[in-house]
Order: sequence, then structure tokens, then C-alpha cells
Amino acid sequence: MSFSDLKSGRQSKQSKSFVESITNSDEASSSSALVPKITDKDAEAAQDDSDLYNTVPSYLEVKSTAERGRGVFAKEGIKRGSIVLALKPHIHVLATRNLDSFCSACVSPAPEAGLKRCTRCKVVSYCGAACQNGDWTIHKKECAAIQRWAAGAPSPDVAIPAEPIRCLGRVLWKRQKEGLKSVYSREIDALISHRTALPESSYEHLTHLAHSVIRYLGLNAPGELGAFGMTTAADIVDLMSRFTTNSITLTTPSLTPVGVSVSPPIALINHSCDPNAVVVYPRASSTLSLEPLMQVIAIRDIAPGEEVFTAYIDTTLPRIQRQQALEAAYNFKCQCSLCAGGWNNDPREALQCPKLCGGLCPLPTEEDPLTRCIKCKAVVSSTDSVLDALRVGQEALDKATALQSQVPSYSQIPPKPCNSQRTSSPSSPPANSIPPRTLFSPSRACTKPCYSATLPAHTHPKMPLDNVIRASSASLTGISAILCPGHPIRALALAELGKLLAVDEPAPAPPSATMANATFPPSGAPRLQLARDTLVRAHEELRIAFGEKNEGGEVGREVREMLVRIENELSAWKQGVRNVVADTPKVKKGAVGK
Ligand SMILES: C[S@@+](CC[C@H](N)C(=O)[O-])C[C@H]1O[C@@H](n2cnc3c(N)ncnc32)[C@H](O)[C@@H]1O
Repeated sequence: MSFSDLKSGRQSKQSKSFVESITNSDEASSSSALVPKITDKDAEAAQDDSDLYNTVPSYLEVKSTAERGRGVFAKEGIKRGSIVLALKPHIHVLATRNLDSFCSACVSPAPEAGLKRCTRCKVVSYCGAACQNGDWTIHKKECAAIQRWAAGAPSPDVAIPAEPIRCLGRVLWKRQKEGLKSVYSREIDALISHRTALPESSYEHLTHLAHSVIRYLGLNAPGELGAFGMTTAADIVDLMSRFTTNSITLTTPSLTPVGVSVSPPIALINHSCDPNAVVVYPRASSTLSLEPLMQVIAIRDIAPGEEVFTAYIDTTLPRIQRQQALEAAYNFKCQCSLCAGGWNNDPREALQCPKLCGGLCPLPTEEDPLTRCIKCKAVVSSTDSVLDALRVGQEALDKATALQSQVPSYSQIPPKPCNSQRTSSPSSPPANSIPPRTLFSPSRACTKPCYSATLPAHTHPKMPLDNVIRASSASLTGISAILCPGHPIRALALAELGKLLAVDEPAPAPPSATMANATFPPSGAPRLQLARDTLVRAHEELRIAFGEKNEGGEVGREVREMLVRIENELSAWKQGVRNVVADTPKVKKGAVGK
């Protein structure tokens, strides 16, 4: 289980063990244990926070608003494609499934020679000695904890503590190292927590998770948490709530989620479903030694005085689903320009006019299947098939989302009580979780098949290349109607389509191909030209999405190299045509028929 499971409430299965164990202890006798108390420590920290967030540059300011709490505002105009903030996260960890594929320190993918695994814990791997040495101050504690955890695991498949447990372990060791009054610790303490608003159904699981963290730290009882500036398991639940609200998905430069990260200054940025900025990890050539570097990039021009907004959820979802997700995970009702005030001709919830007049028809529903174009009033006749398609689409999306966040059975670690008198229930829920913000499920669901199709067509097991190109193009059309130019998902969708068009063509389509198949995608030189044009557009948008200064990040650089190759191929082809034309003997006037 991951932080995203906590955010989405997937953790709230039944558990008896820890609630019982806590109820029996002095530290908590009811759910009131989860209600924060203002302690002297909090009051002290609240008095002096003037030295926090000094990594926020001078062209930004942190201000409080009545509706959204603290937020980040531009003091000067910021052009789209500019880096608003670039910070190394306070903490980042890989999801368990990615521990063998990425360096745990810099998050680069495994090199050809493979990663170097820590010889002691055999769980964490690095791309080289520099990363391993740099990580050792924290990993030495983690290493012992992972070994201790594995030694107590009832079977090998539950021997690795999951992402939230490893994440909180790292935070707490770093707190200890930096000091409880350090800026580092106080920035973590100042993260907003929604513990008081947690649904009761989640108390048991969170308490259980807190006890797993205590066990991971090698403590025998919550009372030993003093060294970390905490006094009870409820303090850990509070920390988890802060992380649930403020963690952000750690992704590759092409937006594949690989783990979770937390940066308190970046966590100050509020949400909009129509954001003017995005959080990405572009891996520019100039930032490689600082990786993983979280970057907030402006995807629209931001005026002086304007608030910077990112999106916490998948903004391609319809309004109701977005609002449900935000309320469940972040405890607020979104009033952004897209959410406030009705349907608003939002293409997320519309069909094209059946007469293609350019107008939109609101999506039909089971209750209200009749829909017509708002411009020419043409009625959509095939509402049954539209409803079917919506159902099938939703099912596919649910499956893709489940697969994306699927965690193998090792997350089902049975709780081991801190106090040996307590026993765990065999029906305990997963002991691990914390959810980062996800950015992109539907669009990724659409584009996922295309990634595998970047293989030459003959090696693709199921779909002929041209069908994949058509699917990718259809997905791009939908994405482009919803997301602004320079949005990273849109830029990546363009890059994928361009790459697919550039793959060597399979044998020409048989003459029986339908007209639609015959016209798109084109063949031969026009296809290569289309690949070039698409990649040029992709490159422009990647430079916005992942930053001009980053040259569009790793994907931008890859696309640029591809463009150079295609330009060379195209000019060789044009030269070839010129040569053929030049070599063709001219037919003299009047020679025909003689
Ligand atoms: C990552 S924090 C953002 C910083 C936060 N405003 C603070 O004061 O620390 C996320 C929380 O901010 C608030 N928030 C963010 N965007 C909001 C919005 N558009 N409307 C209302 N509240 C919002 C919610 O309480 C949410 O759980």
C-alpha cells in the first residue's frame, strides 16, 4: 500500500489489533487520541517561524487566504515555461516495486551494468558509489531497520516495509539528526494536518500503521518516541496526516510515478483544477548532480500578485469526480474557475455535435439520457452506445488505476505489537500506506498502450502500428481539448505520437483497407514529415512543460535528438528525389508518337 491509498481511503479495511492495544494503553482511550492538542512545543514553534521557507525565492511570497489557508503568490510576473521553484525534496522514497529499478538516492533508472545493491539490507540500490556514500548518513539507520524488519517478518514476501513506513522512518531519523528545533524539523511540523477531519473508519488503520512505524524504528513502546520529538502513537498519526495532505508523487521525467516526495515549501502551493503551474522532475543535464530535483514550472503566464496553483488530482476527470477526490483526500470543496458554476461547456463532460456544427452536447446520464447540441440543437440519437462507452471507459480506467497503484502482497504485513502482551489479529489490514498526489490517470490509461507500441510494429504482440498511431492520435485530440498547450501530459502525448509516426513503417496496407485507414496515418515521406511536424510541436510544448531552462528536460532532449535524425532522413530523401528527377531523360517536344 502507498500514500495514495491513504489519500483515496483504500486503507479503511477492518482491523482490531491496534485499536484494542491502544485502548488498553494509557495513551489513548478513544478516537479523541487523534485530536491534536496544542502543546507548549507547538505554541513555541508557532511564535517563531520567520526563518522558515527561506528557500522560496524573493519573487514569490507566502500569504494566507481565508478560503485556502497559506498559499504561494507571484510578486513579479512569471513567463510560462519558467521555473517557479526548484528544490530538493525534504524526503523522497521509492515505492517498493521500484527499489530494484531506480537508484534510491538520485532516482536515475538502473544503468546497463545494473544498480549496486546495499550488501547489508539487500533492499536499497544505488547507481554508484557517490549516491551510496551520500545516502549513508540516513541509510545506516534505515539499513538496520530494514534488516530488523525482515528478521521479524513471518515470510519472505512480507520482508520489505512499504513506502509510507520507509518514508516516515527517514523523516524521523533526519529530524533526529537535524535537531527538533531545526528549520528542517519545523518546516515538517508546519505542514497542514487534517487529522481532526479524518473519517473514523480510518483511525484503526492509521493507528495500526503508526505502530508499524514504531516497530520499524526499533522502539518497544510509543513512550520511546521522545527522541523524535513525539510522545504518542497519535503524534505519528498526525505526521501521517501531514504527509497524506502534503506529499507529492515522485515521477520519472516522463511522468511515470515511482515513489513519493515531500517538500514543505512546494506543499504550500494550493490547488486549482485549471492550474497555472505543474510539479515535475525534468532531469535537465545541468541538474543531474542535484537529482531528484522537484521543479514547479509555470505552464501559463503568471501575473504579479497572482496565486500560483498546481493540480493535486487528475484534472481530466469530470467535475463531480474531481470534487469527490479533493474532498476525500484534501478535505476541501474546490471553488476554482472550472468547479464553480455548472457545466460551463466543459469538454470533459460533453460530446461533439452529431452534425459537427462545432457545438457541444452535455454528456447523457442514465437518469437523463436525452441530450442535444447547445448550438444547433441537434439531438444525439445514440445515447445508449454513449452510455455503454462511458461504462466501458470507466471500467478500463479503474483497472488501469488499480494496476498502477498495485502493490504486491508484501504490504500485507501483520502488525506486531510494541508491547509483547498485545496480540495481532490475523485479519489485520495492510500495515503500510501514504498517497502522493497523482496527476494523470485517465490520460495515462489512454497513452499507456502507445508506450509499448514504440517498439517496431512487427514486435508488438497485439496491435498493428497504424492502429496504435490512430489510438494515440485520438487520445491526443481528447487531451488537447482539455489541457492547455504546454501541459506536461499534452506535451508527452504529442511526443509519443511523433515517436510512433517515426517508427519504421510496416508493409504497406493491403488494398482492402478502409478509406479511414488509408488516409491516416499517411505513408512514406508524408508520414515522416508528419512525424517531424508533430515532434516540433511536442518539443515546443515540452520546453514549456518541463522548463525552457531545462530544454524541456530529459524528454525534450530526446525529442530534439530524434528531430535531428528525422531532418537528416528527410533531406536525404528530398535529395534522392532531386537526383531521380535530374537523371530522368527529358522527352523532346513533339517526339511523342514518332
Ligand atoms: C498541500 S496543502 C496547501 C497549503 C495549505 N493551504 C497550507 O496552509 O499549508 C493542501 C491543503 O490546502 C488547502 N487547499 C489547497 N487548495 C485549496 C483550494 N483550492 N481551496 C480550498 N482549500 C485548499 C486544503 O486544506 C488542502 O488540504
